[in-house]
Amino acid sequence: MKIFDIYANKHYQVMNKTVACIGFFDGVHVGHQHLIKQTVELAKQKGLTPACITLSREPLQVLYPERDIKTIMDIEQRLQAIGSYGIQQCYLLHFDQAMANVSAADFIELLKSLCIDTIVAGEDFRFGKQNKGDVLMLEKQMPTKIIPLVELYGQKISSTTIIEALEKGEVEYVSSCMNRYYAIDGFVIHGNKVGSTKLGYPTANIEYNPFIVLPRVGVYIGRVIYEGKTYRAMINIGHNPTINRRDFLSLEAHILDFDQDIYGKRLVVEFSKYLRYEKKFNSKEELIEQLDNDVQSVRDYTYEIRNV
Ligand SMILES: Cc1cc2nc3c(=O)[nH]c(=O)nc-3n(C[C@H](O)[C@H](O)[C@H](O)COP(=O)(O)O)c2cc1C
Ligand SMILES: Nc1ncnc2c1ncn2[C@@H]1O[C@H](COP(=O)(O)OP(=O)(O)OP(=O)(O)O)[C@@H](O)[C@H]1O
Repeated sequence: MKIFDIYANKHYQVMNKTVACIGFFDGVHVGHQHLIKQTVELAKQKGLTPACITLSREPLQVLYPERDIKTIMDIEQRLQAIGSYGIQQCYLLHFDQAMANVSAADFIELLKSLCIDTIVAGEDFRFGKQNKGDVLMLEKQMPTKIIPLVELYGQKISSTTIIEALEKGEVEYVSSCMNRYYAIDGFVIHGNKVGSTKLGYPTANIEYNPFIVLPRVGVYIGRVIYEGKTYRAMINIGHNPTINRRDFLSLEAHILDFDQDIYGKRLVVEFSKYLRYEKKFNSKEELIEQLDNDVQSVRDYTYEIRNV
């Protein structure tokens, strides 16, 4: 996917005509996927390039830096996912104070300068300073295809509901919303070596991006993807209260049937099912007994999403 950086108050003259969907697309959930498919389809019918217009940063992170606003994906994951559904060109609007101050009317002028044949937007899409613009305003000024919202269990699928579900540990609901397992990637860092030396369960400690949503503290059934291969895993997010309690939240995975040195390597951790809360055990032996049960739960689990 080709990426064009766009800044507020600059003039652009784009020649390549596109059909472009618009929005932030955090999580690239099933609603976004539907919108993207409609965009790709319409572009194909018209013989034009399928494109997307999105923001470089979550507006609330820029406008309220003191608030701890997290996202489902970082920008690389978001753009990679958008591209994977067939979008070939991306207008990446650099979101800063200047962009936040662009009025809805001026935002439409900016869109017009990008040589867009048709804009594709969900019916609740809003834009411009203080979110004052909506799709009714947009369609008066530009050809706009408005897409009805995709729902799950009678509720609109949205990035906000996905973040709330992750914070409650409802990773199965999140998988249904995304048609993928929720995934975090990061590099493997050194832990305290307790897992391998005292428990018989070595764990890969993952250094995660602090701006990404961590699911609720607890133990999960999941998978690890390493060098293109997928492995079953049991994952813990927590403070390790039984041995060497940590003040920060660690993310660690015991990968089943795996025996390689992966310090410093990058891997992806996927969350399939919340298993239990993290508990302070009275002894190392009790923790080991619990881990024996957890590993059995992973072996008994049927993964429903096959493709990564
Ligand atoms: C699947 C899994 C479940 C865990 N559950 C608990 C738990 O309930 N309570 C706890 O104190 N530690 C729990 N741990 C954390 C272990 O105590 C931790 O892996 C150990 O301290 C090793 O840390 P290290 O990698 O820094 O050596 C769990 C770890 C994993 C991988
Ligand atoms: N469930 C959905 N079905 C169809 N289109 C959607 C759905 N959710 C969002 N869209 C559309 O996809 C584009 C990108 O959505 P955007 O990321 O801005 O919103 P969102 O997923 O609803 O997130 P938030 O919860 O932060 O509002 C917008 O045009 C939006 O209207």
